[in-house]
Amino acid sequence: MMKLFAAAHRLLRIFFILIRYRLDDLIFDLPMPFWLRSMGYLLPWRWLPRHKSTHSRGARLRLALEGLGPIFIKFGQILSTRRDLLPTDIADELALLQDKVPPFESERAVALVEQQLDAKVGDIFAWFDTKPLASASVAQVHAARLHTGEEVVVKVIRPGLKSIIDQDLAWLYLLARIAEAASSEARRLHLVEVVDDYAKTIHDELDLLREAANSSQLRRNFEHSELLYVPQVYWDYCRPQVLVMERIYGIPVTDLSALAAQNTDMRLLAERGVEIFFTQVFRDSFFHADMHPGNIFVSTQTPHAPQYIAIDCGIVGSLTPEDQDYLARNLIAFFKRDYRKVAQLHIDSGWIPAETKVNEFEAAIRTVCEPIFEKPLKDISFGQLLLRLFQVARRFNMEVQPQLVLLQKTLLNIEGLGRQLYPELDLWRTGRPYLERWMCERMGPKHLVNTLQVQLEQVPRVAGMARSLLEHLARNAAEQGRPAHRVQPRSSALLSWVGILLLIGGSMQASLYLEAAQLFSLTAWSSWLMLGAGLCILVGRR
Ligand SMILES: Nc1ncnc2c1ncn2[C@@H]1O[C@H](COP(=O)(O)OP(=O)(O)OP(=O)(O)O)[C@@H](O)[C@H]1O
Repeated sequence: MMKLFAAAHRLLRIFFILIRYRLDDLIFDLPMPFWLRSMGYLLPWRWLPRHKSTHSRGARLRLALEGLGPIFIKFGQILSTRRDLLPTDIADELALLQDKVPPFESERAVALVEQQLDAKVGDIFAWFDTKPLASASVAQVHAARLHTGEEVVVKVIRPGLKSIIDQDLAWLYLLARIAEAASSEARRLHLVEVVDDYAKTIHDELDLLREAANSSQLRRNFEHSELLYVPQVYWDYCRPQVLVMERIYGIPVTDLSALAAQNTDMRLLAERGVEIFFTQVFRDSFFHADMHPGNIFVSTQTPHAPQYIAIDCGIVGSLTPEDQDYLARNLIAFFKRDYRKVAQLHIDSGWIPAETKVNEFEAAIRTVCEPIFEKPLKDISFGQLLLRLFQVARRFNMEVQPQLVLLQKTLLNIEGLGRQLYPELDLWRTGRPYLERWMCERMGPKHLVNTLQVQLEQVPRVAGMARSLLEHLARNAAEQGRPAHRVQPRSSALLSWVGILLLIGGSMQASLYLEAAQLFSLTAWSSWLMLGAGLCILVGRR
């Protein structure tokens, strides 16, 4: 009964806020069937004289989401990063959403810590600051000190958040479904899919063990690195709703005057940001995907300063080797303005349906990308380029690739941040060596051996299949009274399978190499590689 009452109360609130900010006008402005639009005139308040709102449609949407509370605010923040779906004026306005949430009482934080760790706060910590260090929509952070002397922070999930999220998500789904049923524009925006994405993200953020594990992994990936420091997680004190980690002291990356006061080399700092991104994406295939400025600090006191410090690893992205491969090839094809290749890669990778007309897709990509390439290379935004590509690909029914959306969003963040620190930052020149190195590794002898090893591991399976096929053919031949000697001997079949596998491996290496070689200047080292790839094909063919 209470639940029903709460749900009805929430529905009324949503309804009033929608009306207050004239979102009904916005909804009925969407393309929709005539009969549905006529229903709008059945709503009594739409007959009343209403003065025109002074706010733009984006501002009204932002104000409404702010009025609906933290879960809707966070949804708006996530929506603002989906520039592949939203009109720019709305995305810009949603990016201004701030989740300034009042802190919850420290007694509740202490009670939750004690319940989760099954011990008194005084027994766990030598000191626990009851005044929160920071408070956001999902969690609150308190400073503390362990009995062993380490300074830590304790992140605690807002009590009772799960049920609020579930209820708000249910309303969000309902609103998205209604919008999709009513309007083709809403269907084009894939609203239900966006809510799905959000539901996953917000549920992930509720599990602090997940965040702790991501932090540990990122810390390990950058151990002894002069580029990035990730605070240590104290696993003994981590639970699903409590995370204890090393306290860091750094300058917020947006505090340009504090960075300047420390004589920070801004160019180096900006370039290191790009280097971290490429290293995470191509070397580790594990990237921090919530790189908003509030989560990035700079240490100017270490011997290798400036060094980045990253916190809040709740959202991370990861690419499969195939995605890495297609991404690298796409970037290379892009910078060669080989739009045909970009289109073909999208189809080969399965990102867009196989029946897509390559010519049409190619023409659409050319139309949006040519103006971008009018600019000097240093002014081109990688993030914008990917974004434009996704927008086009969407029109050609590209399936949402959450890992690529995360990547594109992170790239935009990194670029924005880098250019804020050092406006002359040339992303392509800075990022190219990492892409080049990765390509070389992919084509290097070690990778070739690995590829062949993987392919050779398949030989017994393939040989087994070949054997069953031969036996089947022999049986058939015997049944039909034909002589069995027409069937190939077993060993020769096996050899031809190995040959085919080698050929495929060799050609794959060579084609990837040739793409890279056309883009990057040919060095002596890479010429040897090319020769190797050629030999590989020859060996394969024999
Ligand atoms: N290890 C740390 N050392 C020092 N301060 C920290 C640390 N971790 C978090 N903080 C402080 O707490 C704030 C909030 O932390 P965090 O970003 O992890 O929380 P959140 O609830 O996920 O916030 P949001 O979702 O808005 O990013 C940070 O901006 C920072 O000021």
